[in-house]
Amino acid sequence: MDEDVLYHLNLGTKTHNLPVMFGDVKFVCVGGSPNRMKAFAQFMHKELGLEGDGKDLKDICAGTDRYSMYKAGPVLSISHGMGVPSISIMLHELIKLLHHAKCCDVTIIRIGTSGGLGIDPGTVVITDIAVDSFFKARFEQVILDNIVVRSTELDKDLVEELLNCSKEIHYFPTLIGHTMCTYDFYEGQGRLDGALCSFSHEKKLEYLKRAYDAGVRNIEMESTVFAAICGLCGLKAAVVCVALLNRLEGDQIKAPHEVLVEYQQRPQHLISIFIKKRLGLYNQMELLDNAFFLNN
Ligand SMILES: O=P(O)(O)O[C@H]1O[C@H](CO)[C@@H](O)[C@H]1O
Ligand SMILES: O=c1cc[nH]c(=O)[nH]1
Repeated sequence: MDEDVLYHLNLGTKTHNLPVMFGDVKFVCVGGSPNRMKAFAQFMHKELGLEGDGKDLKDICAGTDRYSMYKAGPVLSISHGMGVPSISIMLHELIKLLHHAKCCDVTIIRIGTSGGLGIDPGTVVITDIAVDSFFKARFEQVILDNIVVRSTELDKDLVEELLNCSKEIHYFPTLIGHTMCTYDFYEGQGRLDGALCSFSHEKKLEYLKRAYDAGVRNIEMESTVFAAICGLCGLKAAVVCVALLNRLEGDQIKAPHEVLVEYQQRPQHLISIFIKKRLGLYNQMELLDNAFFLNN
């Protein structure tokens, strides 16, 4: 194309110098909420010791209210909204942006929240396989009038690298498990607290227990399409989500706001260690900091 308009990001090849703006990006972190992704960019700004006050980071997509995007050195932090269609649109435009900017060796990580399955609230799950509601490692996309099935395999080495990083953190548990991606938060995740309740409590628990037996440890709403698109485009991708509750114990998210805010920071803490290790910036001081967390 002579020109590529990245409509939902309010960026384009003729209106912006994408190689100058984004050419140094090595890590892309995505998550549902604009505020979370702003906070993550500010946190990374501080962690990477970048110049100036990270507090005044500007939303690069300010011209649109569809998505928010912030940059802290080689880290790009973008919100994707809720659900498969929303993240899918963002990923198409983000991946074209990375291409136009001539970025190379980019790792992309979804840092999200989820409903845990048989695990304590606050546990962080690193996804080994993203599965659909039938516990299958596939993403089905309707293209023209065909159902196209795509693989949802994630990078195995990245999963191990992230698990190793989690060993530096002692104030919350991290584990590897399958992540189930659904098209709905309520009935689609076997909840009985939505406006529609079309099944019994027994049926719900039977389904969730089958999911647990199939290896599912958390449930969210983007991982399969994220894994499929990133895999097909050759991007190394990972999904790291904190569990806000144990779905075997209930449907409502009742933890106080401050607790939920702290839970959301857990994947961010883990990914900051990963990024700093990759950049050769993780040192003995960090180990002392983590020991301080542990003892206080
Ligand atoms: O915390 P985020 O990244 O938004 O992800 C999870 O939270 C949303 C539902 O509350 C869904 O988008 C689900 O995938
Ligand atoms: O239960 C939950 C919690 C967060 N996000 C989800 O998709 N489900």
